Amino acid sequence: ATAGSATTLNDYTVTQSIDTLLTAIPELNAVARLRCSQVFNVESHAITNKMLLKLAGRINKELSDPAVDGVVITHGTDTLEETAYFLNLTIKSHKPVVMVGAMRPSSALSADGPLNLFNAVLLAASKKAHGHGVLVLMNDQISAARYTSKTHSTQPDSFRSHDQGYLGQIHNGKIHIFQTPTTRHTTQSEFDVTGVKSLPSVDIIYDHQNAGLHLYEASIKAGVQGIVIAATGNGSISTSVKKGAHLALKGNVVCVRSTRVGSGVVSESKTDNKLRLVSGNSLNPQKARILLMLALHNTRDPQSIQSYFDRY
Ligand SMILES: NC(=O)C[C@H](N)C(=O)O
Repeated sequence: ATAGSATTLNDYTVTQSIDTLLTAIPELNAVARLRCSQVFNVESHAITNKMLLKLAGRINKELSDPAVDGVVITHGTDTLEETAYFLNLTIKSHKPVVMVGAMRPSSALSADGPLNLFNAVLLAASKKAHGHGVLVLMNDQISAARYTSKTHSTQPDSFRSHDQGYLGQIHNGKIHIFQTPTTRHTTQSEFDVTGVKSLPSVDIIYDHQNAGLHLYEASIKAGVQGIVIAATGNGSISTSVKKGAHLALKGNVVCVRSTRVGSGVVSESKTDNKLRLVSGNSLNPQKARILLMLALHNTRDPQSIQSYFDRY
């Protein structure tokens, strides 16, 4: 993306094709033989379920080619964690898939995109990146798709995994891996989207003081199959959550209790059974939505869905 001047860090537009990005970094040629294609060229808030399905299908196809060692996806940072987690659950290969973005426009002073992209290609070309699930490379840090989130609106170190930490680092072209994720992904995942054309509709409803029932009513009326509740604190079952969950239960809509606080595990609660609520583990609401869509594609049973949330 480019903005009006070198000191303008917002109000940018998506202007550059992937070819332009790559030719701006000739150093990449020493790292890998690159074959590139522009699957979409949009801001990341414009990514739809259909696009996710298309992207997963395309990556699975590329990785099944023995000539391909790994894939790099350039993506806007705003919803990068959602795409990364979706791919983490639906890619069927040990080969690296590395997602990368930039917090600053390419026209900015100290633009972070070029080094991020260089490092992402380095990582995708490396055997060290095999078998860790989908990776996110930002600001020299290697993160697991399951754990990392955008945590700052503007700064280059925005992507963090508060509780689980980074998987590794790249410095001066050297890759250091410290740990590997323990949740299921890629080749061990039970989710298969081959030939799938659409995903169940899932909304996120944010809880807050004085919250009403109308958003639940509207969602259920619109025909959603699942609702992720961005609840307060440790996924508290407030009056609005309780009423919303009752309404959802009557409409055969599965509700997941996640938290709006940004980190931490949501504990299972005694009330969950009565309301058939699923606790969202350590997934933030936007990632819980991704898992709930895939889970609902396989089953409508809250207990089975809870077991997915425990393992993925
Ligand atoms: N800097 C960015 O990557 C944000 C951009 N608006 C996006 O598409 O997500």
